Amino acid sequence: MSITRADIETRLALLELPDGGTLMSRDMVRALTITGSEVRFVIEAPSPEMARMMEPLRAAAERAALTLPGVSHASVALTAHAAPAAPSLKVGGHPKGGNSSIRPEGVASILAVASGKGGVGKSTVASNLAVALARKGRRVGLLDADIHGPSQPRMMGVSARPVSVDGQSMEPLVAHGVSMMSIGLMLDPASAVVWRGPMLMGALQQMMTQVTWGTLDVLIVDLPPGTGDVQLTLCQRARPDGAIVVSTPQDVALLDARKALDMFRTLETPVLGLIENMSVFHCPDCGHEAHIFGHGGVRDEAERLGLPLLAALPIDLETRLAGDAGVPVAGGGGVMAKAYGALAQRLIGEGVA
Ligand SMILES: Nc1ncnc2c1ncn2[C@@H]1O[C@H](COP(=O)(O)OP(=O)(O)OP(=O)(O)O)[C@@H](O)[C@H]1O
Repeated sequence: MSITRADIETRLALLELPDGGTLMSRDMVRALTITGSEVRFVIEAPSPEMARMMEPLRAAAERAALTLPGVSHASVALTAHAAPAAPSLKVGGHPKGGNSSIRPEGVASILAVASGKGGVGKSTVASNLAVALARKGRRVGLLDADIHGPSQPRMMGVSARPVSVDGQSMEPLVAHGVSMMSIGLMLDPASAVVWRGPMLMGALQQMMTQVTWGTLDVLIVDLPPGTGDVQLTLCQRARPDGAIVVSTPQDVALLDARKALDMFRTLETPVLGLIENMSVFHCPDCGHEAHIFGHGGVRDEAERLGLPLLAALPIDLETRLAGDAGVPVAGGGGVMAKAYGALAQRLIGEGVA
């Protein structure tokens, strides 16, 4: 039985907002698509504060779509309009306060997602882990600290410029149940960031201390690749509760991952484990397994160091497409969503998320 837009809208017209009206009467439903038995749409809240309160409504909208005959999968994302024009904070000043803490007060746990080398999937893991944790009911923040190559705005499907209502603090944007902030939202995406170390550290400090993160169970920090000033500042001044190192099984990536692990050891940040990304490619036509970036290298390294291998994630077209589309694969219903769900559950079980 084919599903129609009208069927879905009828169900959504029954869902009431905390401050009156329904999702339909308040005109909040965007980008409704029906592909076979799969339904996807976005709820656009009028402000980040409203979006934070609307997570139960988002879940209810997903359930409402699923009750329609013929719907096998429903994915509903929550985004927010930024509040209307107020001056944005200037970013990129020098850090202040010597070595004082930059850990936001209401944040219970900070997890750093790191890699030695660029392009191994660190940002993909960070966004999907954040979404998977939010799906499990955790209050999650995602800070894109990859200042030279911020990719979270694209991966989380957010492009609004964050604003400051009081000229002192910035509101995070909310997408897929996650509060997020990225330097990429504050700078011209086409211009290169040509900053020396102190400005990078200043930008990190601002994103930690001048964003109204509120009360969070976990703040995931997507670090730049390598072992530079941003990593040093985060570890020394925010004292992360744990670091996760992402690598491909390829020798060059592993070599750099070892440097990242060594850095965390030196800075006394506990390493929770390693993630092998792009570990295998399953050919969709013939089922053949190809180890494009080598085989088992991260597993062996984890064993050698006595660290857990937290996940081995395959090369997966849906992961790449979903990342490019701004709708992380962890929000869906496929095998990768299950894999990220299991990773999230494990971290919750360990009391770090
Ligand atoms: N398991 C995967 N399967 C397929 N594509 C993937 C996978 N993981 C990541 N990718 C894709 O690889 C590219 C690089 O990923 P990503 O940006 O997450 O890497 P990164 O380590 O954060 O890189 P950088 O540090 O340079 O920002 C992206 O296009 C992403 O969609």
